[in-house]
Amino acid sequence: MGKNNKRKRTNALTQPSKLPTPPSDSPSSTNLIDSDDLECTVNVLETLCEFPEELSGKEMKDLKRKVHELYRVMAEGSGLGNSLTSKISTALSDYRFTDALIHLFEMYTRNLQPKLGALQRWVRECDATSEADGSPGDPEALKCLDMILRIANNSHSKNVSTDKKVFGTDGLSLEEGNDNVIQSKQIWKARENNREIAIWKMIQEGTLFDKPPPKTYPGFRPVHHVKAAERKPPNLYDSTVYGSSPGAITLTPISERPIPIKVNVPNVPGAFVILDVFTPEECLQIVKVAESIGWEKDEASSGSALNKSSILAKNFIWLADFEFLNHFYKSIKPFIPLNAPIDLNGNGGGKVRGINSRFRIYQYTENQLYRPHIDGSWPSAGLNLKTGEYLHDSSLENDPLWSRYTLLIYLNGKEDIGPNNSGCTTFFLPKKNQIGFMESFSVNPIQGSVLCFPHGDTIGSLLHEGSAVEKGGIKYVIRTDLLYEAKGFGQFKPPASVSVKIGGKDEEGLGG
Ligand SMILES: O=C(O)CCC(=O)C(=O)O
Ligand SMILES: [Fe+2]
Repeated sequence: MGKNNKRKRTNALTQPSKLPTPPSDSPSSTNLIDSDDLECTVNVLETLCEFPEELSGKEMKDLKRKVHELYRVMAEGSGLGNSLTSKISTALSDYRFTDALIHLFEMYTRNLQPKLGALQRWVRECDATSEADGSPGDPEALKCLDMILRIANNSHSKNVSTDKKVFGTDGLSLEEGNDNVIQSKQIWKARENNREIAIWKMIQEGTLFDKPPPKTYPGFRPVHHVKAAERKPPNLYDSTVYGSSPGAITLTPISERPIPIKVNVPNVPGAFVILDVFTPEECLQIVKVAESIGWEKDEASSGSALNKSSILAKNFIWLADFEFLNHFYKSIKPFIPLNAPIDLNGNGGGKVRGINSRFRIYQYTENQLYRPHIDGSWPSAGLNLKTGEYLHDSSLENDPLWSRYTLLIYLNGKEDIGPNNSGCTTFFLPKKNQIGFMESFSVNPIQGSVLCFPHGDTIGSLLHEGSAVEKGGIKYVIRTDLLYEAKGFGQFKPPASVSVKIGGKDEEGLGG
């Protein structure tokens, strides 16, 4: 992907002296373009205007680049499409990473702050996922990611040297140092020798359920269903939310559970792990629920992310009951930030109020991953107490709640998931004092532990991926969020730009 700067120009007609003219019945007015070719081109362009989703494939990238050049020639002097944000967006979605990097650098040096939605979209467009064998993603895309991160954190990464390896005398160079955009990799585990239940072994041996597996699961019922085409953005698969009743998951008695402890993730500001929030027995029950009711696939039916390289995990959406949430909140409360971080406009600070009851349980098998992204904020999902209707945002109008931290609950551990980087949650941070280079920090899943880190429209939101699960492994993880009071500061309605094109992973939220 994205080797545009190395592409050889083989076509002799790269410098036409005249621009193409619209088709006409008379022979072409130039000697360069045959009227049949022109008609055919116009037909293709018309079809693409009518069905823009056809543009999403990688096979379209040459066409998109050329159309962009044509647009630039035509727009010259007209002032069209010249906002820096839109230039970056189009360059990234056309895989023109060199162009994107130049515009990103301009944004960085001018200290301009894009909206969270733009940042999230750009990160997605880079799609710089590492390969299943652990090798890093496309180096040009990674350099763009590095610059996006520096823009996001502009306030504390200004004093950098303009390393000659990256910035040649005549501007940005992507030619040197390409292989090592990610310069170092830390793979970290909060604790060794954990007591864990190997769920994968039970599945393979057929001992997960007393046969046959239950068709429904006691204490769980569907509370909301959305047809594939009605999802936002439209998906290839339907989505169902299952609600639980108190007691649906049997909690281990207090006297038998270890006391949770907090460990900061080294080198990743704001990220920490809380160990022993759930016992292996509780994790096993949750996996059994999802395995017996069944997973849903997740793939956007259109949009630029459609044909990108990630293979997404399957998911099960669970609206957790208050008993389970109470236990969860009580266990983590001593360790979590009691106030929201400050957002990019200097607002923030609302009090922590609880955990989003909408849990997304993911099952990743071989090669499946969640490509690098920045998590977005979510509202507080729930049920209307009178009607039982599912509410995407159940908070009161005069007491809005929005999430500011991600919570990832690991339901199984490395014995199931595989060694090294397999199935880790990996953070990417710009390397201090060296533009164009990043460092990666991988967190190893530990069964029953919770990884917490800042997200959304705040300084300190972290770029991360769910790294690929290696051959023969399986990973189960829950994603939910910490909710904070949002009244009187920041935006607490989703900006339109963020509620679209989430790359198949989300719906109706702020992305990620
Ligand atoms: O699976 C993981 O480790 C990461 C998942 C994630 O980033 C998310 O759900 O937002
Ligand atoms: Fe995430």
